[in-house]
Amino acid sequence: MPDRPSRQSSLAHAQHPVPVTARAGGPLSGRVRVPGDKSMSHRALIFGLLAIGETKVSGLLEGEDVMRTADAARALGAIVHHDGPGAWRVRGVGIGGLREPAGVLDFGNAGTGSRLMMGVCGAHPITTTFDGDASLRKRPMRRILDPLELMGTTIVSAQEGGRVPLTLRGPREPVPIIYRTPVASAQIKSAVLLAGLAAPGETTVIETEATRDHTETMLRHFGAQVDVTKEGAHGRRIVLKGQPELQAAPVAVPADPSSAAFPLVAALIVPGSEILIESVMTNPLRSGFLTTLREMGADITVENEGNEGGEAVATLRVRASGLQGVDVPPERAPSMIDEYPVLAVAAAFAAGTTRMRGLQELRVKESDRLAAVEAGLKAAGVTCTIEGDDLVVHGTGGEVAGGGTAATHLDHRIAMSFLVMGLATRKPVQIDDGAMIATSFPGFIALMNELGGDIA
Ligand SMILES: O=C(O)C1=C[C@@H](OP(=O)(O)O)[C@@H](O)[C@H](O)C1
Ligand SMILES: C=C(OP(=O)(O)O)C(=O)O
Repeated sequence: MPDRPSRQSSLAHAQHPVPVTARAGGPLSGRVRVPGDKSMSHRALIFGLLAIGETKVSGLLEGEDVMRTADAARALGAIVHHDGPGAWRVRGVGIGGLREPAGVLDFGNAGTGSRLMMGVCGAHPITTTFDGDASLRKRPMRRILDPLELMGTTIVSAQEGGRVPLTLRGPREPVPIIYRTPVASAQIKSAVLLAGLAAPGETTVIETEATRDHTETMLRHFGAQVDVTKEGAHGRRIVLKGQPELQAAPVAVPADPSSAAFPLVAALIVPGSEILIESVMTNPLRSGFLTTLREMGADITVENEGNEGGEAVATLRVRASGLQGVDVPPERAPSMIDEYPVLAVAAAFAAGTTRMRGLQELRVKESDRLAAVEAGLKAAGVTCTIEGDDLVVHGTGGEVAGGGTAATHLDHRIAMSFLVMGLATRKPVQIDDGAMIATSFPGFIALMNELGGDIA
């Protein structure tokens, strides 16, 4: 078995964009399982690196982003084996045992992998250089460098605004801090907690809006002590006891709810569809999308509730539904942050207006997702406006013209959202480049076509 699945370089797409077209056909039907959760997959490899012993991972997402984290874990001294589909083993080095990498850590398109690893490396007395593709080079990293500097990390060099390529040098022993995250971001929270592993005493993160808690769950699973209490109306205070000895522990990664969102919306908007999406993670900090769709009148039923890898999972039965526009409150954003582009597609087919509030963070994802969604919807004949930090979609309540080409700006979620849209529009919808889909959802096109879609 090869050590890793084959993949293209992160620059390949820039030279060879792959246009893809989606066309409407008959109803969608069938039963599918989407790949493993991206957030948990990155973390499983990172905790495997930091633990003593061999961590066995099943259900790992073998997308480009996660493969970059696997490469980085190897460069930092872990032995990473690929045993078969989704099955990986990581022999870790333990906290404090990181090796200085021989070369640059290239994270490709991955915000999560790069930011979490900055937390890990920035707390160790090694010098590490981080880089990525044209999209990652535009994303803000000051939000990670600021708390790391408080903990004693030296920013040896960085691009304007603290962007990659950047080089960090960690202190001999980081200083534990109490840090209030300036924006609701699980990546900032996680970077600080991962750095706090190497610090003596307690590292505290306070967030005013609760964000996904996979780092906290995995810290406990690998043997660290973490106390979580409520903070204000929607927030949390997370206290980590530093310098634990992390012990290898098995991780079973459940199916990614952010990937499930694509077949889910497709089934809602293609008339006559009925599909089952198996064993999707239903962690409440990831379920804002289901809440919103139900408010819109989506027919989604939950079957076979269970548990995978310590997370609640359920099979979702989705039937085509007449949707209504809704107002999505800003405090819901962290629990569905990556699902807004495809929610905007659902909203285009809904009757009335959908206003999605408080989406400033979407401007700094793989692309400016507010601008990309607005442009793609307009190209397909849908009225959409950006009002301050709100995205407003005027749904047709029926037919959507389609016919345009959506510019994807190296953004996998923009690519998949507009392909989903094209399965239900009068004219086909084209995207300019499907290459980035492999960052989070390899096999997306095949899976959609297995359900009866026409994407090529
Ligand atoms: O921690 C994580 O795994 C993630 C956190 C979110 O980013 P922010 O922390 O920037 O909101 C999300 O958009 C990303 O896809 C995954
Ligand atoms: C924002 C995303 O990922 P990342 O920040 O890891 O690049 C995403 O997957 O939608």
